[in-house]
Parts: sequence; C-alpha cells; structure tokens
Amino acid sequence: MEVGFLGLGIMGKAMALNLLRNGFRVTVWNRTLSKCKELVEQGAYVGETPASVINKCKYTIAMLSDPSAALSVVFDKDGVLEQICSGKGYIDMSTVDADTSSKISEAITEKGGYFLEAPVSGSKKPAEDGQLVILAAGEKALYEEMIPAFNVLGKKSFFLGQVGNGAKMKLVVNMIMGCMMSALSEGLSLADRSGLNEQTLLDVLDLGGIANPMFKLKGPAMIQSNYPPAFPLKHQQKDMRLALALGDENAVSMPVAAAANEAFKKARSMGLGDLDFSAVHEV
Ligand SMILES: NC(=O)C1=CN([C@@H]2O[C@H](COP(=O)(O)OP(=O)(O)OC[C@H]3O[C@@H](n4cnc5c(N)ncnc54)[C@H](OP(=O)(O)O)[C@@H]3O)[C@@H](O)[C@H]2O)C=CC1
Ligand SMILES: O=CC(=O)O
Repeated sequence: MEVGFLGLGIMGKAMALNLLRNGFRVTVWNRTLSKCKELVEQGAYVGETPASVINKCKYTIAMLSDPSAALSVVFDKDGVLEQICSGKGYIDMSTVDADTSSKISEAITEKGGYFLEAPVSGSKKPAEDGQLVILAAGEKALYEEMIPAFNVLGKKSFFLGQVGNGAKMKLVVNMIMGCMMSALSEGLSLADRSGLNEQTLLDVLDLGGIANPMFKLKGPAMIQSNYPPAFPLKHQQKDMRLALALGDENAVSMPVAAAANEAFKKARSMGLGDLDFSAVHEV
C-alpha cells in the first residue's frame, strides 16, 4: 500500500517510520524539509509540497501541530486542496477541534475526495511501537480502506461516526489526562514540602486504585525535574483550551480543567512549552 505522510514531528516521524518498516511505500513532506532526511534513509520518497504528495498518493495522512497548521496545509498555496480529487483519501490524525475538522472535511468532499479524522491517544513511545489508540470518524469506506495502516500504527481503532466525534473524543481524553498530570504535580510538591519522600508517594500510588501507566512512566523523571519532550506541553495546553471551548459550547461546567489549563498556560509563559507536558510540575 502506498501512503503520503504530511508532518514529521515527534509523532509523524515515528508513525511514518513504522509504516516504512512494515512494507508501506511512503512519500513524506515536512514544512522544515531537513526533517525528511532520516525517512529518506529508511526508503521514503519526498514530496516538495503537500499538493505533490496528494498528487502521487491515493491515501495521505497528516500529523500536524494544531488547528492552524492543519488548515494551512490544506487551504494554503501548494496545499492539499490543489490536488485532492475523486478516488483520493485524506486522513488527518492531528489533534484539532471539531470545527477545524469539519471545515477540512467539507472542502475535501466538495472536490470529490474522501475525508477521515483519526486523532490518536498515546505518545512518542506508543507511536514508535505501533501501540496508538486511533479515534476515527468521517467516511466509513475510507476507514475500512485504512485498516491495514491503522493496524500497523495502533493497537486498537474506534470508528466513532460523523466527522467531529473523533476530535471531540480526543479532547475529552486529553482534558482528563491534563487534569491528572496537574494533580500528580501538586501531589508531588505537597509530599516534598511536607517532608515526605516523593518516590515513596509514587510507590504508594502505583499499588492502589489510581495506579496508571502515566504516573509510573513520568513520575520518576518529574522528581528529577527532567522533562524530555514526548508530548510537548504547548500541545497539551492547546488541547485543554480546545476542550474548554467544547465545554463552553455545551454549557458543561469544568472547574477542574479550567484550573489545570491555568497551570499549563503559566508553564508556557515560563518558556516550558517545548518540554514534555509533565513540566507543569515546575508551576
Ligand atoms: N507527542 C505526543 O505525545 C502526541 C501528540 N499528539 C498530537 O499530534 C500532533 C503532532 O504532535 P507532535 O508530533 O508531538 O508535534 P511536533 O510539534 O513534534 O510536530 C508538529 C508538526 O507540525 C508541523 N507544523 C507546525 N506548524 C505548521 C504549519 N503552519 N504548516 C505546516 N506544518 C506545520 C511541524 O513542522 P516543522 O517540523 O516544520 O515545525 C511538525 O511536523 C499534535 O496535534 C498533537 O497534539 C497526539 C498524541 C500524542
Ligand atoms: O495527546 C497525547 C497523548 O499522550 O495521547
């Protein structure tokens, strides 16, 4: 199977490499072209623009930072819309809001193309290991055609119905994750300042009902103030912001998420946006 891949950041690079390793023919594009080099060494082709990737490939996946990047790659000059046409599928796996996804879907469908949103749960390591959880919505036929690729990228795919449902599910999940990370950060600080051992706190948490892989993975590094970026904090704050907007639209009161968002905003203002989201511990 041949696929195009737009966006080779932390996630996109790992996902495209996985597809290559599993026998897919992959044509990549990244705004900063130098990031394509490692993929080319592993057998990928390079497209000069998003439009040229779409022209070459029947299916193209995008993994971009945020709504403005996702829109720009589709609507700007040399973008996806210039070449999308009947028989071609566009799969946006970036985390964006439902409105952004719907705008992209409408534009692609108008040109005769197929659209699927398919944001993922799981970070750098699950992306490297093909263990993502895929939250797809949109064109069911395209979802079914993408199953071979999703089986390589993820451990489980959900088809959630109409466009927007994948985006919303992803935002709800990440809103919960951001709240949990904020709570862990406060707990570690409270333990430390009140004379307790932080590692002992992690050991206690790991044996009880709120044990989870994220605390276990990130906790020990947080104690060392070590935040190598797997999921950049600026993206977690974007997800909190978009989840809160979804709460506004639906009149859902979210005081815990609002407080956590303030902590992530503060962390960004302290220049921590490119570190892992666990750097909210510094706030
Ligand atoms: N990291 C993680 O653990 C996870 C991330 N996600 C989501 O996946 C998406 C990608 O995340 P991640 O890989 O970590 O992010 P990175 O910041 O590592 O990569 C972002 C990518 O978007 C590109 N980009 C940014 N702005 C533009 C633009 N205006 N036009 C074109 N390309 C642009 C970047 O290009 P360039 O290299 O030129 O800057 C890069 O390829 C985000 O939506 C994130 O929320 C979802 C699950 C887990
Ligand atoms: O979006 C981030 C993740 O870990 O999932």
